[in-house]
Amino acid sequence: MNAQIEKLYALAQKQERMIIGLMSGTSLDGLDIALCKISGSGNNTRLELVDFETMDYEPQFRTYVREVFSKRTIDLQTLSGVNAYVGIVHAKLINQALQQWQMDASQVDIIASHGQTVYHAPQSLTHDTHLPNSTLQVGDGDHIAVITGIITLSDFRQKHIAAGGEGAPLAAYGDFLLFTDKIENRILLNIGGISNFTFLPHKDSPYEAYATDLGPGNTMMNQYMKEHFDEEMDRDAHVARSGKPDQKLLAELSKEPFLLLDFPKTTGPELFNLQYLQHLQELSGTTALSHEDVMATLCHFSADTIVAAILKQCTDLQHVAVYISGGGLHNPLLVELIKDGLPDYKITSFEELGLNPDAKEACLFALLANETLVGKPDHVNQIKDSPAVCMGKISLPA
Ligand SMILES: Nc1ncnc2c1ncn2[C@@H]1O[C@H](COP(=O)(O)OP(=O)(O)OP(=O)(O)O)[C@@H](O)[C@H]1O
Ligand SMILES: CC(=O)N[C@H]1[C@@H]2OC[C@@H](O2)[C@@H](O)[C@@H]1O[C@H](C)C(=O)O
Repeated sequence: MNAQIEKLYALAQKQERMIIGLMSGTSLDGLDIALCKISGSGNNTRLELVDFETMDYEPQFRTYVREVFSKRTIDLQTLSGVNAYVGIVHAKLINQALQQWQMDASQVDIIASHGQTVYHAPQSLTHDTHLPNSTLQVGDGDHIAVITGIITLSDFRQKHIAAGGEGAPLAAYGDFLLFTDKIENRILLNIGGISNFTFLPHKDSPYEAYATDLGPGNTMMNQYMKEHFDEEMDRDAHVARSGKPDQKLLAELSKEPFLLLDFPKTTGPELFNLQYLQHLQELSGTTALSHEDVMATLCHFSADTIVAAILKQCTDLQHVAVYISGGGLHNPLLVELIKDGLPDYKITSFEELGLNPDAKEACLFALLANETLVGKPDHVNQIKDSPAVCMGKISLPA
C-alpha cells in the first residue's frame, strides 16, 4: 500500500487528531490558521482550539488576487498562476505559524484548506438555467501538501454543489454538531464580507437547522473605503459615524431581489459591489452624497438586512439568542444598529459559546475534514436543503 494512504488510514483510526483549519475570506486581510484538537465525530465531536493566528498577507498577495477576484472578465494566465501562488503562500504561512508555535509538521495530522473564493455563481446570480450553480476557490491543495509535508484536504465546496447545494454556507454542518442547545433557539450570525447565519432550533424543536447568506456584511463598506479613502476598512466605524444614512439610497438598496428570496440562499461580492452601488445611486438620484453619508448608508443597509432576516426566521419563536462572530463584530456601529433593531433578543459575542469568534470559520473546515476522515454523511442529514455529504479532496505530500 502507498505509505501515505497507510498513514491516512491510521489517522482515521486515532482517538484524536490535530487538524489545522484554514480560512481566507473576502476581505483579503490574512489567512486564518486554527490548530484544532478534534476527537469523535458527528454529535460526539469534541473540538479544542489549541492555537489560532491570522497571518497577514503582503500587499502583493492582495494585488494578485484582486486581479481575478469576483470579476466576470479576467486574464486566464493570471488565474492559473494565482491558483498555484495562493497555495504556495498559504503553505509558507502555515510553516511560519508552526515555527511560531514551536511545533513540527509531524505533530499535525491533517490540513483542511478552504482556499480563496474568487467567484461564487449560484443560479440566483447568473439566471442561467443551463449552467449549474458553481463556485471557484483557488489555492491548490497539492502545493500545500508538498510544501508543508502534511496531508491536505481542500476544495470543500464542490461536493456540496455536486450533491445539490449552492456550495455555501457550509457553516451549518459544524454549528449543528457543536452548538445545538437543549432549550435555546440559536442564531449564529457571522458578519464577514457577506453576512450569514445558522439557525439552530433547540433539540426537541420541530424545525430544521439550516444556514443561509443574508446579504452584505463588510464587503461594500470595505470596497468603498478602498476606492475613496485608500483604506482596507472603516476602522471602528469612524467614517460611517460621521455621516448620515440617506433614506432614498437605503430604500433603493432594500429593493434588491436577492433579499426577497427564501432561505437558504447564497451570494457574494459578485452581486454586492461598487458598480451595483453606483447604479442604485443613479436610480435614486443620490450620486452627490458625501462619502461619509454613503458609508453611513452602507452600514445601515448591512444592519437592516441582518435584522430583517433574523426577524423573518424568529418572530414566532421564544428563547432566541443571537451569537455574533466575524470581523463585523468589531464594527461598533454595525453591532449597535443590530442591537437597536432586535431589542427583545439576547445578542452577544459568539465567544460566549467557548470558541474564539475570529477562529470560527477556520475551525469549521477542520471539523469538516474530521467528518470526511471518520464521520458518516448521515451525521448531518437534518440540515434543511443541504446535502448529507462528506467534503474535501485529498492531497498527499509525496
Ligand atoms: N475594528 C474594526 N472596525 C470596523 N470593521 C472591522 C474592524 N475589525 C474588523 N472589521 C471588519 O471585518 C472585516 C474582516 O472580517 P472577516 O475576517 O470576518 O472577513 P472575511 O473572513 O474576509 O469574511 P468572509 O469569510 O465572509 O469572506 C474587515 O475587513 C472589516 O471590514
Ligand atoms: C462562496 C464562499 O466563499 N462563501 C463564503 C462567504 O463568506 C461568508 C459567506 O460568504 C459564506 O457563504 C461562505 O463562507 C462560510 C465559511 C460558509 O460556507 O459557511
